[in-house]
Amino acid sequence: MVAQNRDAAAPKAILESLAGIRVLVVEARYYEDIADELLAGARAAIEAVGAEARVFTVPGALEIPAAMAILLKAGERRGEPYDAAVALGCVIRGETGHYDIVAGESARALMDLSVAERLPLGNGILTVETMEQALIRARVSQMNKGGGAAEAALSLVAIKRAANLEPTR
Ligand SMILES: Nc1c(NC[C@H](O)[C@H](O)[C@H](O)CO)[nH]c(=O)[nH]c1=O
Ligand SMILES: CC(=O)[C@@H](O)COP(=O)(O)O
Repeated sequence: MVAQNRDAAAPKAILESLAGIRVLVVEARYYEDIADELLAGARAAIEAVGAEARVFTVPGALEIPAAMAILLKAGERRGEPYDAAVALGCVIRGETGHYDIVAGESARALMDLSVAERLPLGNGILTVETMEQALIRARVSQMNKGGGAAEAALSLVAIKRAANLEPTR
């Protein structure tokens, strides 16, 4: 397996400056065991910098973008806007073309939401061929993709702050 550059995340000092930020986590629990690992990894990464995770669950990956948009707006209206968001899920190819819809449309919608709203977003939706591939990528003790998605979102918060687009708290 090709080595992956995990150093792309923001330096530890910057991540540690993110204490107290609010992170919206929307998880699809289509595969419970996978979801457990992804969420554990994401929670650990968020709490490691002293940030707060607020977790919401939807049936499948296709529901994540709409749920995220709804919850982001609700947070704004409550006067408790989210600083970042993380999507967690697992899409495993079956017998039909539905995989392409679920995998492609959820990713596309999340990218559109992130860019349009300048939303620091990490996409931890696995798109794989087999359960074995999913387990290796989900497990915190192995590839920890949930943690990676959360770290990506946190790194974007740091960039947004450095760009002075977000008042430092
Ligand atoms: N096959 C997978 C799905 N399919 C369900 C869709 O995400 C959606 O809930 C349904 O089409 C109703 O709108 N979802 C996953 O998260 N993972 C899959 O492998
Ligand atoms: C990703 C999916 O929607 C897929 O798991 C559904 O399986 P199938 O294509 O066999 O209906």
